[in-house]
Amino acid sequence: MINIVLFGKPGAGKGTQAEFLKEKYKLTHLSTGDIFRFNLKNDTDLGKKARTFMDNGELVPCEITTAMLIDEVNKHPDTQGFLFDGYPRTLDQAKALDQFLPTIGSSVTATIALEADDEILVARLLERGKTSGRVDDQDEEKIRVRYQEYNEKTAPLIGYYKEQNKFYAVNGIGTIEEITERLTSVIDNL
Ligand SMILES: Nc1ncnc2c1ncn2[C@@H]1O[C@H](COP(=O)(O)OP(=O)(O)O)[C@@H](O)[C@H]1O
Repeated sequence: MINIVLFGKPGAGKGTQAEFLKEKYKLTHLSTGDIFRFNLKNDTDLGKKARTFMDNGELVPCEITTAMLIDEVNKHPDTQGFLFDGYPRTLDQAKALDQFLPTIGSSVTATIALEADDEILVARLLERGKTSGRVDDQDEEKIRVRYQEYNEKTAPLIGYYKEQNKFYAVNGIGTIEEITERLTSVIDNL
């Protein structure tokens, strides 16, 4: 089983690249953002709990997110591996994943970051907000909160995975194909 964590700031292109990678490597793509949005749209109990945090650009509390992620993983007992997109986003989540995966006989294989400058990313998000209908993409203030969340809570994961020799970074600026190429060359050499 191969488990890849796709890592990057909001707007870095994780979702776009995940679409290609999941096909190429036959991985189960788990995007916590997409799962939350599905629950919001269907107004489930989980959606009700997550809505205020998401709409404000804040992270949803760890217990809620981790329980949801474990549920999703357990729905795919026969998969060849997972492509985690948007999880883990805090040290607690990374530790939770490192505790959980061994219970299904597995572990994180590699974490790959898509890197890009903040100005480029904010412009991308505002552009996406014009058509995506995502409340959190339409307002610069909320985007700013997401970057603050990233810097405070998610960036420390880089050190966490570097210590385990599992951290790889690729340049996230270029055409979609160029970036897919960079990612596949990392994965093919794992
Ligand atoms: N691992 C997570 N932990 C906590 N909250 C999360 C997590 N993943 C997604 N969310 C919530 O969903 C929102 C949207 O997630 P996502 O689509 O991955 O965002 P982005 O475009 O900012 O990378 C986040 O701002 C947060 O509220």
